[in-house]
Amino acid sequence: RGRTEDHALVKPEMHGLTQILADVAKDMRSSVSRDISGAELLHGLLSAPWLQSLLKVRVFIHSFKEVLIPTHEVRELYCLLRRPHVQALLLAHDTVARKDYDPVLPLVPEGVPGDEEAMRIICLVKNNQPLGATIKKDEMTGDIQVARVIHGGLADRSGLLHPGDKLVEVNGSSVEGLEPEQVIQILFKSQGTIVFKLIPNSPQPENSQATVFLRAMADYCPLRDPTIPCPAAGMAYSKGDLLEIVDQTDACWWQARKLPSAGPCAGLVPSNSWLKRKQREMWWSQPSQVHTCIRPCEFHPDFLSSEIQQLNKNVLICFLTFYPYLRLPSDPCGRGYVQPTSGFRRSLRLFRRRTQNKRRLSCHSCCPSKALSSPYEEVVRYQRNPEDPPRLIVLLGPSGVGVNELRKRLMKTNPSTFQGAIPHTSRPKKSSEESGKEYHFISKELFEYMVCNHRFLEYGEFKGHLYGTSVDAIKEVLDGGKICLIDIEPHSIQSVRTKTLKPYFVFVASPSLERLRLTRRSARVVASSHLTRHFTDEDFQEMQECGRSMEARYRQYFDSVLVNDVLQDACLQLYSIIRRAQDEPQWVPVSWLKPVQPGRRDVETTNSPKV
Ligand SMILES: Nc1ncnc2c1ncn2[C@@H]1O[C@H](COP(=O)(O)OP(=O)(O)OP(=O)(O)O)[C@@H](O)[C@H]1O
Repeated sequence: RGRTEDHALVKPEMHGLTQILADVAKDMRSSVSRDISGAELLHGLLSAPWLQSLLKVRVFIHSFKEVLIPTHEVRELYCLLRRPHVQALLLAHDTVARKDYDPVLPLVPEGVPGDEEAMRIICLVKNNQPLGATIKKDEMTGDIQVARVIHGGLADRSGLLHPGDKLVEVNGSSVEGLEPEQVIQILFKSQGTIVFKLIPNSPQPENSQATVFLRAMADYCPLRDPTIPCPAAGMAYSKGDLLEIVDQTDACWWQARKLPSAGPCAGLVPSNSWLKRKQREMWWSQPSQVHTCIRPCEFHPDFLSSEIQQLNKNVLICFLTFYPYLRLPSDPCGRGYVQPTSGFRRSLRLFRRRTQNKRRLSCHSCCPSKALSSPYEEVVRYQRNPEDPPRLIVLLGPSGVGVNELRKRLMKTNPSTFQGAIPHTSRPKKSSEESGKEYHFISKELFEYMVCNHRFLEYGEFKGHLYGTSVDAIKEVLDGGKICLIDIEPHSIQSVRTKTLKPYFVFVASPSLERLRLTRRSARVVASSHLTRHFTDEDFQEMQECGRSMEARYRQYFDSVLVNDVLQDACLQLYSIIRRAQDEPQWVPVSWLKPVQPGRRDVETTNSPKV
């Protein structure tokens, strides 16, 4: 359509011009025949096809100019875009897009010697945010240097300060001969804009190490650590916290962020090797005494903190709380026997409790060297493959909190999803019992043989008979595609934490004393083999005390904490926790996903017995 219209529009004028050109060319022909000088050249020119085409283009352009009269909207838009603030906005946009932030600096004055050290002048506006850099004094030269730039902090994000940069002046005053603390004081007193003059360090190597995720296996408080170079830059963490290690350039002090990350700024945490060294020193000097000689370190102004070089090798680290098994305080959790409920295996807690002290001395998880070995545990996100066996669900909690009740309820309401592991026992089978139903009935000799071959996660003795939960009984449930629900005593955590079972630990915590009184009004505890009674306030207090003690000691292993307040709600919450554990990515020890090294086998995966 457009083409037809175009033709219609341009035809009359084009015709006119073409005609004129044709007439001129015709006149020229007569001049050519009269042999007038140059006429032939001019004739050739006027008859050239390209001239014809040029003429057509010109006619087209002319006709369009007349047709496209700008509308009101077009004119308005044009005016808007020409306004100075819109122009400035577009300019700012282009500058940001090009990342063209460098200021336009005046030329270096003539006569400056070429070998003069390059200086950098940094102008910062003081506000409430910490700068995220520390300074120290070079022991050899006495220079004040930038010691550390905290990952994600203001200094790091600005890209203006780097470790090793030498500080020359602050607000026009030389820092030569000053101590770091004096420089901090100058900065502390300064208001508004602060100008630093620096001699930049040679370019730093990029931190090429990949980010590592660790689970803290101990508590750490920088303000109670006399060895930290800068307490103000330190980051406190508790057992079980997830840490993203963003910088490992320093062998002793890493930079880490706590997950889920609250902000971009990292903090200083002791490296694995540094902690281990300090642990060893502490262990060998005073194995079970928690040091109280901790001197809280000075808190420096956040703006720029001084690194205190006080790495006194004789100072013992005082911030790790160890619980060497050989010196444990008496366990507050010992309580009465609970009768088995028909159809379900009762918890093995009583047998565990009675034999706890005896086993503690021989248990492999009680070895001090093992307790010392891992201040951090490397973890990765793990998503269970739908074809893989389900993860083992392990419930823990103080006696009487309702671990067994929750376990039983889940199995009763979802028998096709959940199942317990059938325990082994050396006690004689009753006439009403069937082996492999309530228990696997085996001889004492076989039981002991299985113990020697690490076939039990937990075992104990009750009234002269042995009872235990075997790895194979759990694997049987998992391999059958059901979720195995077990409850254990916390000291067995280490033997359950294997790559084959990939356990998920749920700590069942008690609610407040008031809620316990309210919710357990009609609940009964077993006082002896034949007697049940109501809970007393003493029971509740004991339960809470035991729960606190368990949390303090084993929190680092808990994947979830469930408060058992209203039973029905707790059941639903436990169900959704378990579903998430099976279906959503979770943090697990990196060793669970590594292939087994040749020559090493997971204890529970080997079937060859020890002879
Ligand atoms: N949320 C709750 N509300 C009311 N009663 C509860 C609740 N949870 C558990 N109970 C009751 O408390 C009593 C103790 O529970 P349970 O036997 O499950 O404790 P437990 O943690 O397994 O302790 P133990 O290992 O000593 O047997 C039971 O009578 C149970 O029905």
